[in-house]
Amino acid sequence: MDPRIAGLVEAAKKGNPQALTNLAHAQALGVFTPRDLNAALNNLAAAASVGWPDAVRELQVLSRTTGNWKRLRAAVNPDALRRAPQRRVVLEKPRVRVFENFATPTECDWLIEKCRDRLRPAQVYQNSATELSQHEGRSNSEASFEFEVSDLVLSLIRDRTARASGIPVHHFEVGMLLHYKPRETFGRHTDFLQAGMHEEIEARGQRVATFLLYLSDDYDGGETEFSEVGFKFKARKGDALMFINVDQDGAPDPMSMHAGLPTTRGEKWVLSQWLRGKPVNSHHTPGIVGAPLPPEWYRNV
Ligand SMILES: O=C(O)CCC(=O)C(=O)O
Ligand SMILES: [Fe+2]
Repeated sequence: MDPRIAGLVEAAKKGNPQALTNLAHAQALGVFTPRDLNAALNNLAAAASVGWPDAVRELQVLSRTTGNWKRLRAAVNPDALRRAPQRRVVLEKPRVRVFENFATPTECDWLIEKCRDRLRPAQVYQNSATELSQHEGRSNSEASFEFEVSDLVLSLIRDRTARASGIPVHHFEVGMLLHYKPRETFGRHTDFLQAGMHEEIEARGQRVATFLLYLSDDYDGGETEFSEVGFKFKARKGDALMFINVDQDGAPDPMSMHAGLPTTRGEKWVLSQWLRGKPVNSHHTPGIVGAPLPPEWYRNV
């Protein structure tokens, strides 16, 4: 066993509900332990059985119902939670796809609540994969879904995103919660990594696709705009948008240039997920190795 979770496992065995909940999150995400959703659900239910409020609420979101912990645990249907709605092709140049009702409003609210305390001014990669800096074109805030704020709900939404995109979860960067107050914006940009970052691209793959899950819709303006073609997308809460940052041969696609336009009223919240062409191991899953995406993915996505 990985020594970094040995203490957690000990405390969970003694029935400590906080430890059971944390262990459930580690098992759901595969952090320092192999992924095991069933074990995760049982540990979460064990924490809920002694009335641990966070575990009860998480189980309510997963089960999409109410009742006592036994009823909640029985109602969780991982297969259904992994299922993605039908993909709708809205544009071919650049390649943009929509998934309506990808997440429930309750899931959206849950994700915002989990991560909102961590918001800070948004940053971008400038010259290298590690050097972050603020960027004049960006005025919104962001927070990353590090392990401490990740849970079964996020884990299953990542599985659903994998189904929708055809990209395995271990190719996902850490998800970002984006927040726009009125007049805030994410200026025109591309998401693919620049040629100067070839070592990063070689090691962990290009950012081949971007998957945006819109967590709110009570705002005006704030569309996602594909500036090269003047296409604007305004989502309903729970809708997802996927766009492909590369062409059919995997080369950066300049047509994928886009922006989060300024909001004029209300608050815009988004879960932004960058998907790589190779495994990134963003959640430290032990022993994750994997193949790059096959050439068919680039042609058929
Ligand atoms: O918020 C938006 O509409 C755009 C977000 C975006 O461009 C990104 O997360 O890369
Ligand atoms: Fe972007």
